Amino acid sequence: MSEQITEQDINQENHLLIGGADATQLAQQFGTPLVAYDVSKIRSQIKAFKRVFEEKQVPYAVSYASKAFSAIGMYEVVAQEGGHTDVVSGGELYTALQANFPVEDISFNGNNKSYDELVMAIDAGIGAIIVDNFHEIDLIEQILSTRSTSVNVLLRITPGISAHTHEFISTGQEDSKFGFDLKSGQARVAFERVMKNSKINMRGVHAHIGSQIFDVHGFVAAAEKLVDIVADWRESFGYEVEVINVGGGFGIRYTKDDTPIPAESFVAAIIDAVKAKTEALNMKMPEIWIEPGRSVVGPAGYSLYTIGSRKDIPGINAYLAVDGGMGDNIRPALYQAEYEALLASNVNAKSEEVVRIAGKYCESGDILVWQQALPQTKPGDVIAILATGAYGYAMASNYNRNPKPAVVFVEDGQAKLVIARESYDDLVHLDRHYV
Ligand SMILES: Cc1ncc(COP(=O)(O)O)c(C=O)c1O
Ligand SMILES: N[C@@H](CCCC[NH3+])C(=O)O
Repeated sequence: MSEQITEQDINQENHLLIGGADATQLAQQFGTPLVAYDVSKIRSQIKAFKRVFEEKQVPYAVSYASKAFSAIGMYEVVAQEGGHTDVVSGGELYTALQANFPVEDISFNGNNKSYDELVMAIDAGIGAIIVDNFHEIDLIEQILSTRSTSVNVLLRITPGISAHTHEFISTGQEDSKFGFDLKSGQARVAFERVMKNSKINMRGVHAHIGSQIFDVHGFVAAAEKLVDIVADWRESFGYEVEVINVGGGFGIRYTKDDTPIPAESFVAAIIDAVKAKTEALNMKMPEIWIEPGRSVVGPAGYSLYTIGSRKDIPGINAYLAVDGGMGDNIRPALYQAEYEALLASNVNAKSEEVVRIAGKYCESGDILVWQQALPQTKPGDVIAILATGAYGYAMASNYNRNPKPAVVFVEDGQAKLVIARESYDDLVHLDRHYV
């Protein structure tokens, strides 16, 4: 049995429970592929982050990075828990606003925000824009010049720290497309420009060093670097920083080979580092903002699939094909990401064979799990892949014109649809006849 599963996750019939509901019944009721979230896990992770700040008596924002999973229902849960949220597109912002998410608790990241996206954010009264580059400053100034409003900003800095993670999801090293470069002095130039504009309220600095990081040192180094930068600006310009935002990136467990520390422990180390450094420099303790995405929704999400065909290549491999794949979870194909799967109807059964769990897409690389020990299965059985809640549905596509799955939130045994399954009609909805 997967170490991610405890006795509480299994019912008397030996079926997997998700949020207290029988996974096989969820599959029956809502169909597969299905993404099911145990909402209590989402809530308790946000609470755990908040608790660290409160125990250490540091002003904070736990700003859920909604790129990991954006949906109206998700923003509602985050708001209920007193979290803030970060968006990276007009679409995410629109969804958050549709959820009535408090706009002053929304921040906006991204390396190429369009004029229209910035107008939307500014006119909605966004909490903060995390400014990435000089072009963006031009656009913000242009927009504000025709308005009487002002806007809060943080400057995103590339701290020159390369976190130990997959190359495509590491963002803090010098050669990154994100943020103002430190070494060449870009960050300081950006700061001076922003300070000159009375409608731009320079609240602080931001860095995000990457994702799925297990080592706390990169975060501590980045946090200390941010304090050094603002200490320098205080020295030169008398600037007092209000916010230090250290981004997200706290690693989670996907398989037994992953042994992360609890996500909130990263935060404790970051707070201690900022406290020590600001005290040493005789600075006021700023607010600390974090932007966790994966750690909030990853472990809470399960992908349920129905097994269909099987291909045995004697002496080489057995492929079990399921009714989803890279269209609802591109991470294995994109990052060689690994997951664990289990048979939802017999969680504790003894493993009898090692199989590859293949998707249904027309790509040889569409393999969801490369090696999984499972009991004997048959067509119609339901497989659950664990910890798929982050960047799974969020990165879903309609490749091969497969409809996107449904998403349900489950809590206290009750399941509620938060994103309906796409229909074939939805798929052709935007098509126009040519002939
Ligand atoms: C700016 C920013 N903040 C937060 C996150 C969330 O990261 P994670 O999901 O790894 O916590 C990301 C994505 O890596 C990001 O780019
Ligand atoms: N999509 C990536 C993480 C991207 C992080 C975005 N800043 C993943 O699945 O791991």
